Amino acid sequence: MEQSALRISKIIKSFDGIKALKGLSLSFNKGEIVGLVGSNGAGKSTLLNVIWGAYAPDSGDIFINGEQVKKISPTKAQELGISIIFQHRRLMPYMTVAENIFIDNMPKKHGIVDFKKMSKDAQDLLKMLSLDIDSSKKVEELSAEEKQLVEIVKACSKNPKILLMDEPTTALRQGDVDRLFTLMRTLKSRGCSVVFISHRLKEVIEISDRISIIRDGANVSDGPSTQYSPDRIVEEMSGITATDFEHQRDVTDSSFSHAGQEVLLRTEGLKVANSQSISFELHKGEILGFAGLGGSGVEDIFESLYGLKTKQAGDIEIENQHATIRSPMDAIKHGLGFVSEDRQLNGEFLELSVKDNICIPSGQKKRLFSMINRSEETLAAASYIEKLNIKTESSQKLIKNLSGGNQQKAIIAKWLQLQSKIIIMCEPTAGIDVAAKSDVNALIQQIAEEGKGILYTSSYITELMHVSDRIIVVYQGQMFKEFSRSQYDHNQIYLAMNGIEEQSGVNDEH
Ligand SMILES: Nc1ncnc2c1ncn2[C@@H]1O[C@H](COP(=O)(O)OP(=O)(O)OP(=O)(O)O)[C@@H](O)[C@H]1O
Repeated sequence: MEQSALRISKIIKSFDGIKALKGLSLSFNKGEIVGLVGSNGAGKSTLLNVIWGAYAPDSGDIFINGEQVKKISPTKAQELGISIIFQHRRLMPYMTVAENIFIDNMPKKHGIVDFKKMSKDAQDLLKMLSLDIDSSKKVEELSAEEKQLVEIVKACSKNPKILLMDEPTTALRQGDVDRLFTLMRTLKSRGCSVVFISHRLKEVIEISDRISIIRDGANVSDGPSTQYSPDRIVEEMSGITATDFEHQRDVTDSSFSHAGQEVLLRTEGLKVANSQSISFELHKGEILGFAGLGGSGVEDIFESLYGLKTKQAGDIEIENQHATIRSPMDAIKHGLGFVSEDRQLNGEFLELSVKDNICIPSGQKKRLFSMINRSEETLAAASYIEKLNIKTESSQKLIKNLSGGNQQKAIIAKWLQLQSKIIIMCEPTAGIDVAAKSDVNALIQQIAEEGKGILYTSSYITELMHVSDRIIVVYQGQMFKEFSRSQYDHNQIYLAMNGIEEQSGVNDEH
């Protein structure tokens, strides 16, 4: 029997008592590409972090080439030939491409860095991988795609025996994905094993020799990729069958619609970054959900509506009036608010109190007309703290000392205080615990019921279905499909996010 290049057995890993990995096992052979798939939060990144030595498992065993590795650390992993490409880029923006590629092992001559050799080696490597990137350019000057490719080149420069790739294609266009796949096949032919994580099902099936599916930190199935279709993968990932959905439809209120309500926001042929022809209406009291994989364009659409990204074409109407939005200030003037997982984009002032975070922007607005009444602000803040159930001992407490969920509620309070009519929610519950998530989502539903229009996106399809009244799926920058509440079906939404239309009889296959 062929010896596994890497075998992990019964790995358990908990965070604050919550088990992210529940006895997970995985093994792969030399020169094998394994596609690791699972829904958001299934434990894929945690598993890679254990293999790479960044997280110590609570229990379980790791074997490399048949030998048990007792304690693995990032340094040890590197010595053993394990390289990782992160989901979030970790390049140094002010350093050159060459310096970034060789940051861990810069070539030296007489004890000092040999910049000439480093630059040549980097250029040779880029050429070998058919990448037209100047190695002397600073990373900050590169496009998002080029940065991702440099990250990949950096991992390859170490001649890895095992390459771990966590969603490497998210920022890549099709041509770059093809180049990445060529590179992966070259590495494979040299005996390198690759673990490839992606939510893009067609890609996983195309590039992997074997597919391993995990759900809730446990193994579900594993086998040659030829045995898997996107439908089978989605069903096994979610653990939900078509029959479950038939049952769910019976209990869903299919008559729920905002179609007759006043239109708060209308976009016509919006084009921003790689997204185009984005036309939709958001009604009063409606939560309009947007679904899309990373890089699909949902974020671009949301950020352009809030003036964070420039739209290249199309029209935006707010309450039937044309609106020019070139900056967040324009958006705020038109009655838009923005809540994201990113505190900076949220306009959150970490060193200020909860009260100031809720009231400062409206204070600025008022300042134009009158003196700010500080006691009025204190009263307003107190009333929002009570209404939104923000857990803080006092409105004077610094917002940074609140839990993530309560910080998000304070940001929502800011937009309510500003009397925003439309609030754009971009992953508003990312990174907060389960109880806080449901609290924030209940609040979002409450403010919609009070007449706000909400644009909402979450990577978690179940959460998106729970919160939204309607879901538009965006695939490769285009509006691909719309689901009304009565049509909600977790697996069909995930397939649509992959550009796959509903297929009849898919569930009869297995
Ligand atoms: N550093 C951490 N601290 C606390 N909890 C964590 C940490 N890292 C991961 N988790 C939790 O562990 C679980 C698994 O997360 P993980 O990031 O591994 O999932 P994933 O399958 O990679 O998801 P995604 O596809 O969204 O990247 C989740 O519930 C997550 O919230």
